[in-house]
Amino acid sequence: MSDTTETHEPGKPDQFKAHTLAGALPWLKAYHGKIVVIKYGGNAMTDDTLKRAFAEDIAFLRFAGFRPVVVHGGGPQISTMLDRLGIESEFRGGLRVTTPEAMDVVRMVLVGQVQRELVGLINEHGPLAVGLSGEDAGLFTAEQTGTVVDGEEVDLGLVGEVAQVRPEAVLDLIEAGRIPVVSSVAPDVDGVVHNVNADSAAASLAAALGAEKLLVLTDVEGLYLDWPDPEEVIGEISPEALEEILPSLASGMIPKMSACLQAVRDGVKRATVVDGRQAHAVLLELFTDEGVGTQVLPGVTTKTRKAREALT
Ligand SMILES: Nc1ncnc2c1ncn2[C@@H]1O[C@H](COP(=O)(O)OP(=O)(O)O)[C@@H](O)[C@H]1O
Ligand SMILES: CC(=O)N[C@@H](CCC(=O)OP(=O)(O)O)C(=O)O
Repeated sequence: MSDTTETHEPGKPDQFKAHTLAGALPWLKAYHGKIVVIKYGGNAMTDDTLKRAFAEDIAFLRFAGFRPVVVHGGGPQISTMLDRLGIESEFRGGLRVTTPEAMDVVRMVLVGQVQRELVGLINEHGPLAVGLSGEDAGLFTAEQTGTVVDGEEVDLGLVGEVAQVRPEAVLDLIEAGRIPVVSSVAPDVDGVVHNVNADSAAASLAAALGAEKLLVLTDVEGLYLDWPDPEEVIGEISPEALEEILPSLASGMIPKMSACLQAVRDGVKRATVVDGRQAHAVLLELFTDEGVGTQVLPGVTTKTRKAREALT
């Protein structure tokens, strides 16, 4: 790993390292052979060190016996390219209003730029990653969707939700020991390509694959109880409690938490939102029981992170 900061006495065995490795055993057992869908948000791809640490984590999971599947975003990267091309874009309810002109850019940036970069970084660790989008082998079929903002229906243009998943292509890759890296663009039944929010695509794919977990990397510590007040982050929440607070959420958290809710409702055991600005966030989340971020889990009562830490 790229950033080991702990020191130990020279000439002596590194007990800290041994302890950390041994502590991973329960998680290695629990996740062995299990599919974990990791959604990597564009806001957590800010610098090269973070992206490299992410790629290391994904390769690590694969060599540790997990079956990782990556779904990536790229919202900020799309916005930068639209700006450069002088094409206006606005977000409504956390979703980009997408004209046909903007759709070309969305597809170019997600599939041609962000996906390619992630595939390349993961493949520095072996011939593992294969990129695909919702257009490949019928993976996703989209259905056009709008949204409701302040009680009003909003037309989002070429924005879709995943109406159908044909997971065979992804399963074939997993079976072959590869790591699928999926971009969230998808054709509708007439072949018209739509822009799908990456959180939502990740949730649909996780459910169709019967994933053990959906892990969502973003640029905040988790779901804040009272955004934008950074004081309290929710540590655990049930699907029922989440559904109740969904209407009060703002911007990008709306599709993100809706996606977590959908995933758990559709059979994914748990969905967790973590701070992807922290290097090796994936390993920290999957191999420790410190409980980073916000976890959506059936049967729990809502606890803030502070309350959860006080209990452990
Ligand atoms: N209750 C909340 N808790 C945390 N973040 C929130 C909340 N409400 C709105 N947000 C905003 O949602 C953003 C995350 O969504 P988004 O920008 O779409 O991220 P990503 O690119 O990772 O998908 C946060 O950076 C924050 O600005
Ligand atoms: C419909 C819609 O909003 N699509 C997103 C797709 C990319 C995405 O979801 O990226 P993040 O995960 O980085 O936010 C967009 O155009 O920005």
